[in-house]
Amino acid sequence: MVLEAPPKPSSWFPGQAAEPPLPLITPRAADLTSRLPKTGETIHGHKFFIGFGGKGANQCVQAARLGAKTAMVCKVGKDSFGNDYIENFKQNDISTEFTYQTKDAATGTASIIVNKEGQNIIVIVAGANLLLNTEDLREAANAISSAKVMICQLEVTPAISLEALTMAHSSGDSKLPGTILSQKPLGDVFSGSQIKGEAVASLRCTALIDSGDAGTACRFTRAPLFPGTDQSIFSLKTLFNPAPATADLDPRFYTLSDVFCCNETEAEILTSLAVSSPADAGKAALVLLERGCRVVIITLGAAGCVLLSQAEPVPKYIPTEKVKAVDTTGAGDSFVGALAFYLAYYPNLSLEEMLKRSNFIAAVSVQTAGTQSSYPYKKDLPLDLF
Ligand SMILES: Nc1ncnc2c1ncn2[C@@H]1O[C@H](COP(=O)(O)OP(=O)(O)OP(=O)(O)O)[C@@H](O)[C@H]1O
Repeated sequence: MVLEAPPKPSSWFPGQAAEPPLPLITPRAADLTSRLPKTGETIHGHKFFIGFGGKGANQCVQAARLGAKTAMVCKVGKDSFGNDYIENFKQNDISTEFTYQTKDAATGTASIIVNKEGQNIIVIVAGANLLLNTEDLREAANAISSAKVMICQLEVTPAISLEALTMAHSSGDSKLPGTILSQKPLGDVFSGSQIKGEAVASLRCTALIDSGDAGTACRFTRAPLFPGTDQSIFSLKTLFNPAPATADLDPRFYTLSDVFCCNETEAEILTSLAVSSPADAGKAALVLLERGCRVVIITLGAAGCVLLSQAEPVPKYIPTEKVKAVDTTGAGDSFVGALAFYLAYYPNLSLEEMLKRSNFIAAVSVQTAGTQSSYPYKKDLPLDLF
């Protein structure tokens, strides 16, 4: 049984999980029963919901609704929830080629009972999520290495997330230096708009290669994504959302994250610093950056977010619109999905501009009830976001 997700308890603190690890089907805040049952007791409730969720799925749905070509690598059970879950991806134009089904576990669920005070009891069964394995990733390897951006979270076995990040990261690096087809002379510098389908800030042609019928190929050098670094936009692949967070996160997650994006609670758990203002977030972001990420973003709910990058290691606060929030559940996933969309499709935008737009899209999502049901489509958003 899956009900709508409860509001976050206010008492989460460093060392504790930021929130229950969200499995594949996530419910949303709701008054479902007047009180919670005692042990052995059966009571009547007055509402029942089933909703799709899971951070990865939510993020994927948001990116897809903005127009991104997406695929979801995950595992669900060979059961009715799993079938519905796959159907939901299809409805959102998400490729399910790597959405595996297994008979060995049930689709991940969270059964949540919420009383009228918003208190809840929750039973999470991660189920099939934990069966996503190395072989599954290998099957998806081509899709991962040809993707512009891969998002990972911690709702599957952390070792599998690490493996996927390693895969994406190394496939990005293996393109450096790379070869592109072009008629450009040696030494010429390309700009992004000149190179179809590639996310290029600027590239210098360093060697010409005869590629037969395909034309002349140009070998290029790394193009710095951010001034002062050797970070190439070609290796900008991994967007890691460390949720649900644990204090003892494997240090490789930091070095494999091109963009590390977490919320305040997650930042607190990871750094043991209190985060309740943009200034606090800047300090926590610095700690995370020093662990090896290239870019750190900490989201701050209605206050927007803070950005810090190795290229510009001074925290930048990016506020958001003041809106009337109806239901903020899943706002973080809307934000991450939107950010992935901009990284993949608008790589020449500044990160600050990408974050302003992601803030805007997440702010739209909080003005409607529900999680995925509140995520806006491109057609419903202002044209200047695209
Ligand atoms: N009340 C709000 N008004 C406007 N924008 C909001 C509001 N709440 C969240 N947002 C937007 O959503 C982004 C993510 O919110 P938040 O930091 O609460 O993430 P989160 O805690 O991971 O969310 P959730 O767990 O509910 O999915 C914010 O950076 C902001 O852009």
